[in-house]
This record gives sequence, structure tokens and C-alpha cells, in this order.
Amino acid sequence: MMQRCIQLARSAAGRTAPNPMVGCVITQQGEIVGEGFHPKAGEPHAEVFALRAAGTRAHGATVYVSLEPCNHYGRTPPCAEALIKAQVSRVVVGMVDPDPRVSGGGIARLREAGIEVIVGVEEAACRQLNEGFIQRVLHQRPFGILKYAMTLDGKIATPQGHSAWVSNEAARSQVHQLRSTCDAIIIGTHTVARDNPSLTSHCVSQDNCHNPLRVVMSRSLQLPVEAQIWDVTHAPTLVLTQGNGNPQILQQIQDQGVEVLPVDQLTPQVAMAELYRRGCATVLWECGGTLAAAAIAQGMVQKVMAFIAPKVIGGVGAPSPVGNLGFSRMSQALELNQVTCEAIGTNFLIQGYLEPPKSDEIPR
Ligand SMILES: Nc1nc(O)c(N)c(N[C@@H]2O[C@H](COP(=O)(O)O)[C@@H](O)[C@H]2O)n1
Ligand SMILES: [Zn+2]
Repeated sequence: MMQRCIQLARSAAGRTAPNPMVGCVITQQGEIVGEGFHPKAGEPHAEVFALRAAGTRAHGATVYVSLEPCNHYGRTPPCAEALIKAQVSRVVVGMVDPDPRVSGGGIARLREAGIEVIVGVEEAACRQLNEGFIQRVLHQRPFGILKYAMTLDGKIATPQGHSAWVSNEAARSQVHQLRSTCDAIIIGTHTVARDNPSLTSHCVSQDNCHNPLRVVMSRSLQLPVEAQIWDVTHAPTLVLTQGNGNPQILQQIQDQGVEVLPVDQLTPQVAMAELYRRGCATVLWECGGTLAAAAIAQGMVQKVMAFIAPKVIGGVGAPSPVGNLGFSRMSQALELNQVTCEAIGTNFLIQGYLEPPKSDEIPR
């Protein structure tokens, strides 16, 4: 049932920030009588939809929910009260809500009302479902994912910068799917100029056409006038810049509907702070090696997703996915945790989590 909750929750992936993805299932004698998920911040919580579907069959029922029911008045009233009012008997919770407005309070309120509460069922999966929300709430910044595709010899392009395509079609389609679950994607000046990416989800499935906010970090504004990313018909674009870059390009892209925001110091940290302010929970770094290294060094990358293609392109000057981190010894290498490896046809996806950087190891 908790796996079903997670599946329901995921149907709103990319659309709930700053809120979490949550799914809820209500059962009577093992039979599902109501289901729901949280579709969007400002709309009712998953429990409310499931209770509506169950109606009077919620009396004496067991409720499964991937996140602790809330007990606060936010954009919506407390779910704990709704569950008490519906006279459910038992609530099975995936994980405690890290939001300090809830954080154990919902569970305590249900127990106080005489409802049996079981906590921590499929907890690891529930935590993974909401790694963006957890990062946002606990660290006041979005969860950063660095994604790249490289050849077997560690190159993301030829020495001339040509990169279409490193990975196979199935891997690229998985990236489109990934984009549809993110709130923003960041690239730098060179990626716009060299790759001309659209950075959309290409409407991966009928029920998920969500496109994240596309963010270009550009100090110089030495950007092409013609680029797919300036077409804001299907997805918005934000250019973060510093100082007085090229005023001509600035005017031209603004005329097309692109938002330009000058900041004092254009760094990955400042970009992520701005995206946090805008409500983002999960941010994808699809940038080149220099920006990727800066993002890692500033602790703005929590997860790495590396697509590896069995190709060898060679070339001493061919770019690699991560630029200079200032390390000179292999013992300084950043090791990923919870590593998984998945075959996608003849390509591989290796992913894992980065420890937060120790300030004495990485130059900032
Ligand atoms: N248990 C649960 N189910 C949901 O469907 C939810 N969206 C939440 N969210 C929690 O409530 C906070 C948001 O409250 P409002 O939507 O603004 O009323 C969010 O931070 C979570 O703590 N919980
Ligand atoms: Zn709630």
C-alpha cells in the first residue's frame, strides 16, 4: 500500500514545489476504498482527496500516507483533524514530516485522539521520493542534481565542442523524463552557444508535460541572439547575470519574454538561493564542466547522474564533465554514496549522492 502511495505521489512530480509529493490510500478489510495525491501547492493534501473518495467507508479504515499528516493551518487546513473527523482507526505513515510546522505534531495529534499510528513503513523510498522537499526544508536551498552524458573516455564533446549525441535515444528519453520532475534546470553561457538546447521535457507522457524553469547563468551575456531557449512558448527562461553585459542581447531576449535578473555576485550559491526564493525544490545542473565544478565546490550538488556511452572520442582538448576542483591527489576524490548502476541498452546510468564539501578540501 505504501508503494502505491509513492506511485500516486509521483504522478504530480515536478508540479508540487515548494510542497512535497504525497500519496494516500485508504483501505477497509484490505480493500482499497479511497486514493489521492497532492497535485499542487495551494490545492488540498493527498489525505483530503483519499478521504473524499472513501466517503463513509473511511470509518474504522486504515489510512496509508507517504508523509506524516499535517496538523497546521497553511494554505489548507490540517489533515490530522480531517482524519480524526472521518473516524479512521489506523494511520500508517511513511516518514515524519521535516517541516518544523508539523515535525511529529501530526502523529502526536492522531495518537492523542486514540488513533493507532505506525511510522516508518518504506521510509527509505518515501525519503527518496521527497529528497528535494527535505533539502529545501532542512537546508533552505533546493536539491541539486548534476546530470551529464560522457563517452567511455570521459568526454562530453569533441575538442570542437560537438556533442550530439553522446548517449543513446533511450538514455536521452530518460533525461526528458527527469526534466519533467524538476523545478529548474541551470546551464551556462557556453552550453547555450555550443549546444543550443531546448531543455524541455519533450512532453514525455500525456499526463506529464511539465517543463522546468530554464536558467542561464551568464556574466558576459555573450549569448546568441537565436537560440531555442529564448522561445518561451512552452517553458519560461530566466537569465541570471552580473554587471553590465551585452545590452543588445539583453534587449533582444527580453523582447522575446525572457526574464533577466542582475545579481551582485553570480555564483552557483546565489543562483540556488534565488531558485529557493522562487519555491524550487529540485534543480538540475545540465551545464558544462567549469560551472559544474563551481556548483560542486559550493555544495550546490547533492546527487550525480552520469550517463556513460560505450564510445571513445579521444582528443586532449575534449571537455570533461567536471572542471578543476583544485585536487592534486586521488585521495581527495569525492566519492559517491548509495551508488546504483543501471543499463540502458548499451549505455549505463551511474548515480549516487555527494557528501557536503568540507571547507578545507575544496577551494571556494
Ligand atoms: N501529509 C501531507 N500530505 C500532503 O498532501 C501535503 N501536501 C503535505 N504537506 C505538508 O504541509 C505543508 C504545506 O502546507 P500547505 O499546503 O501550505 O497547507 C508542507 O510543507 C508539508 O509539511 N503533507
Ligand atoms: Zn495536510
